[in-house]
Amino acid sequence: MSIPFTIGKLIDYFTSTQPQIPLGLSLGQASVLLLLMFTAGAVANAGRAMLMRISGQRIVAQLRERMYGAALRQEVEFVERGEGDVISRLSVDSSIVGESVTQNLSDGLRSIVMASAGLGAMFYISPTLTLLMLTVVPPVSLGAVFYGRYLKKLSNRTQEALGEMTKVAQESLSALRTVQAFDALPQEQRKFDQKVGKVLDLARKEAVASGIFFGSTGWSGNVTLLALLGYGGTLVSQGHISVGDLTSLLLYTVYVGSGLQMLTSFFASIMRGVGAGVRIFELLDRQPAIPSESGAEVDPSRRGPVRFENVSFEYPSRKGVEILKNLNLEVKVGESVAIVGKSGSGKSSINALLMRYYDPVKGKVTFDGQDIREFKPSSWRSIIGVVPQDPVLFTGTIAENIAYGNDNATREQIEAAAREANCEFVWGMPKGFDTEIGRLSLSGGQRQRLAIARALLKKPAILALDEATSSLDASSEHRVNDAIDKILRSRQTTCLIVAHRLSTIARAEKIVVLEDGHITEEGTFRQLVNKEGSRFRALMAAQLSAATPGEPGLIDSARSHPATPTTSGAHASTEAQL
Ligand SMILES: Nc1ncnc2c1ncn2[C@@H]1O[C@H](COP(=O)(O)OP(=O)(O)OP(=O)(O)O)[C@@H](O)[C@H]1O
Repeated sequence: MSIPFTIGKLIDYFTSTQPQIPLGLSLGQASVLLLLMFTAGAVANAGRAMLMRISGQRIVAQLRERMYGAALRQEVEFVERGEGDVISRLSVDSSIVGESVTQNLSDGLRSIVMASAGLGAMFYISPTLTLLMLTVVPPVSLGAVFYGRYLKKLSNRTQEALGEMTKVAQESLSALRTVQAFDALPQEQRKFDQKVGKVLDLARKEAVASGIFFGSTGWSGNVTLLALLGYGGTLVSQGHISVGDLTSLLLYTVYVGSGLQMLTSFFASIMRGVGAGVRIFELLDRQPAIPSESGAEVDPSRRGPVRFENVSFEYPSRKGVEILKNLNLEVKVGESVAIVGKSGSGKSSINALLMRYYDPVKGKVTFDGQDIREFKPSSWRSIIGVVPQDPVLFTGTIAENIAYGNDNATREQIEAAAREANCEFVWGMPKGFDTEIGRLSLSGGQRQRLAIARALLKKPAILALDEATSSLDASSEHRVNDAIDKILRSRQTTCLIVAHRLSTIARAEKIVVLEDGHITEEGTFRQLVNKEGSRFRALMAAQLSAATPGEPGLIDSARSHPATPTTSGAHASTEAQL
């Protein structure tokens, strides 16, 4: 801020007949003082830029970490359906907030100082000229307010559009095999282009608004400068102010003008930051529908029956469509229950309720007589071993994948679980358990067995198995069935199995038939198969007729693998009767 003042004084010094320097300094001393001041200014400026940038990045890092934590705590529906737009909040919104609270904030503060100190200096030099210059401020400020608000609105819409664009890209890139198999590249490209087009449209609107705003403010700035020069020149010629003072004043006007312009950008960027901040805090403050932190811990050694008591359920995204209606089901300690039913009858939804990904709309699920909503979800899930329909592997070694979520597992425990789950293929790999795998680098059967090993390593009180509908080749299926068989026989584990294969169904101690949201039949395999006109028989017959003649269908695979001693008799009768 000393530069305009100094330049004015220098001009007066060199044009005056009696040159004088304030504070009685010599020209040399004044030059050294100025040089020192500039150096101090430069150091402060460098420090400001550096500190602001670093703190900005730290704020972004912290926001991202906290947001990621908040996203992981949300109920699966919110994140999986992309409602939360988590990726775009994590990447774009956090950057915007980081920038506006640091770099822009520092520029903003700097411009406030620049504009107010400049105005002070101007008043000191000539109040009349300063008041003249100030006539431009009210209309420009009003314009800035409207501009800032408009930008905030646009920024919100841009973030949403970016989120949609990311979602489209994520969905098709993660299913690239399907996209390529169906030659759907042009279709996917079109979908993405549409979303990009939306982002571009919004950016265009922003460009037009900022063009108009900055064009008009620049114009009014220049007109003011011209007016100042005209009126100021008259004052100089009348001897009211010196040439140096007019020069200082004009320079301060430029400072104040650019300060105000920076303030406008600052205001706009703060508005953009507020928009992004709202999205961030929405996620940070969001209370998950299934509260993740509250509830009682479950003793891992606790055993007890699992009961579904008058459970009615509908998905939050499809309200009004009851998937389960007044369902009652009991799985005793150590018992294995197979749930069978047509595709879409709600079998997997039962497992989802057991895992507490959702809560029932009516009724309750209990464990050992206690409503599972009373337990802390993470603690409750820790006693359940889950084998999903399509097991997910993560990038890492096989050992890391088996020990997923179980950091303390020793190599011996991992190997024992793998052995129990028939993962003998691991020993055949060049690096064994240290082989690096990705999401899709194992066959379907191998993935399922790894998932079984992962579930077994937890030594769960309850095993929730969602059998894959996709058929495996005979030997792979045999290995998977054998692994399941071992679990059913050897443990005091309560098993809830969504079963598709006759071989698995035949091994379960109890079978329940799910139809139209409730259980229509239950009993042992033998009871259901022998019951004339049973729904179970109709269901199995439909499955059998769906198996292609000549290929190892359900009955063949059930026949070719010995069942448990309790069910082998039942097998013979199934074959005879079906
Ligand atoms: N996240 C979801 N949001 C809304 N509806 C869903 C969701 N998941 C499943 N559904 C619907 O709920 C019903 C039951 O689905 P569920 O997956 O439980 O059936 P399933 O019996 O396990 O089927 P399958 O044997 O084919 O795996 C289906 O009509 C399905 O469309």
